Amino acid sequence: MTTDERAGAPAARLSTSETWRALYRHFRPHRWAVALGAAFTLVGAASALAQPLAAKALVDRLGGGGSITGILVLLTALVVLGTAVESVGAYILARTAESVVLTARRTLIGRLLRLRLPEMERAQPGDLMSRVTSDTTLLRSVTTQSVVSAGTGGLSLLATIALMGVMDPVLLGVTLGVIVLVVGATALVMPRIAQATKRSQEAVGEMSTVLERAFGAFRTVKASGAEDRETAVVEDAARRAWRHGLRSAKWEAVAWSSVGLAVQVSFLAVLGIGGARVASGAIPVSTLVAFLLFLFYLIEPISELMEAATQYQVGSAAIARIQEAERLETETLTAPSGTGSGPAAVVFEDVTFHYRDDLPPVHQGVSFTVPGAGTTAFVGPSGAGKTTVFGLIERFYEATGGRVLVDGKDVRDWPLADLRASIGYVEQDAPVLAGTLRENLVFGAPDADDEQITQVLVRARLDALVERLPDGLETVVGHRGSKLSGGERQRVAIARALLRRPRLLLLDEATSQLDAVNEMALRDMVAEVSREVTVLVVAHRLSTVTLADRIVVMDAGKVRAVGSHHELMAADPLYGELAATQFLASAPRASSDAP
Ligand SMILES: Nc1ncnc2c1ncn2[C@@H]1O[C@H](COP(=O)(O)OP(=O)(O)OP(=O)(O)O)[C@@H](O)[C@H]1O
Repeated sequence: MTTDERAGAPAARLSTSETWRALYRHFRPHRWAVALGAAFTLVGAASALAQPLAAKALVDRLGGGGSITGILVLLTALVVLGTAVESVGAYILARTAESVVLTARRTLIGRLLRLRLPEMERAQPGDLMSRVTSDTTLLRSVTTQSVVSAGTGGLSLLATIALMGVMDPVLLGVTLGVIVLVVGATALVMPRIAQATKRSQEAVGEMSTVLERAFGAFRTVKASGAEDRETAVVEDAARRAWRHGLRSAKWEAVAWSSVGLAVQVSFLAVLGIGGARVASGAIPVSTLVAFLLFLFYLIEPISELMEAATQYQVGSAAIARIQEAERLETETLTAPSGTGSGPAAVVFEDVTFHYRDDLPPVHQGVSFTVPGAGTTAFVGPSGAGKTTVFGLIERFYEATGGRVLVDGKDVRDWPLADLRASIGYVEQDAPVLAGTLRENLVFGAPDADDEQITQVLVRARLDALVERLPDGLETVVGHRGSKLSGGERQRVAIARALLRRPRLLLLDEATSQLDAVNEMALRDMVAEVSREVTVLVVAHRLSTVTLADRIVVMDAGKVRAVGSHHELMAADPLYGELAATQFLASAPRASSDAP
């Protein structure tokens, strides 16, 4: 798969056979319900077809002077029964259509949250969201109504044509001639509907992408005075969706008006030629009446076929986009089966790694050993590859060469769920999710009880904050935890990681400054935790580094040196330089971040 085919890039068009296969996959689980709905619809259509025959009998009976009561009752019964059966069929089909949408959404949602990280990074989250919400909606009619309409419309059309042929082959010839001509010409516009719909859906995806970007950095948008510019970008995508929507509507209108045109021209032709045939005595007047009624009934199957064709065009665009999202690579996650016990050891053996084939290597033969327990700090200039170490341990990415071992076992041999259940991970920007404080804490450990939560709160120095808040643990923290300070967010993220009772804690220290109280609290907490848990910390503060049992100095994807603070101060000039500048620059100072 090329980059262009990824979600977020313009959708590749599926071939007709691929579209049909994908359509069948969505349709298959519901085939019996669709068959039942189709059967009801067919019975309804058959009763409608019988009506002109009853009408012909009625006219003949009137001409012959007989009683028409029985035929009238039959005609009424046919109309009522036909309508009732048809509406039950319509309900079954509508219900099935909703189920098709639900199944497609569940499949997509199940896959999207399990996407491999590199796939997620290539895709646009907003566009992926629109595939789950908007494109699946378009699937609604194509998988059921369209399939059924094609079937029932086709059968009714054949039956109507057969009956018309029995009545008068000459008039049938006239009718078919006109219809084939007009409807055939409109078939040419069908691909344009699909194309316009695809463009419109792509524009909807772009709208979601830009909105997602703006909402995700709302303060930055405001602080940068970018409201108007971002609004203009979303509006531009909205206008494109509108323009392509209009284009699709235009071609659909052309297609539909041609159905009306075909029937009306046929009606006039049949009236003229049929009238002449009645006058010449070739057919009785009742045949002409019945034929004209059949012509009237012909509108429905032709409309159904047209509806099936237009919906197929609209749906095929959506199917292509859904199919693309379904093809993105996912991780295989099984239920955790056991994580081992005690602090975990970590070894990197000559690890090489690059994020993408076209990007330069980020790790070039990284080797280090971290025994169980204690704190290991990773330091080095920005971009040295420190955070990447954590991504490889969590197996968010796979090493291109060498081995990453946790407890002596290659991470590729660990069941993924067990590996991640052993690890507590605190990202650099310490994400806090919308919801309550409690929801955030138990996010990684849904079964944690109140006692465990209290212990973790004390350990993460959050107990005073929770006591101060009027709603305590039930306090709503806002989108991305916007109602908490930076230091509080970091401690919530640490508490969340600790509540998982990890054997290995990966702490990507925030680059932002913490005040003296917070900094010391963090340092004490790490020291405390590292007695029972192996702690790996990407360190940006001297206070964290000096406390570490060992320090790994990284530079440009390589390990330069490993040792204690004092050893490295004496032996490694880069470390000395970093300690003198970067770390010392973040020495304790007062700020408003204190709890
Ligand atoms: N997901 C990604 N896709 C592509 N390149 C990436 C990705 N993440 C990081 N990089 C690149 O890999 C290199 C190493 O990144 P990494 O985050 O490991 O550095 P770091 O040492 O942790 O830096 P910092 O101290 O600034 O956080 C950087 O050049 C970065 O631009």
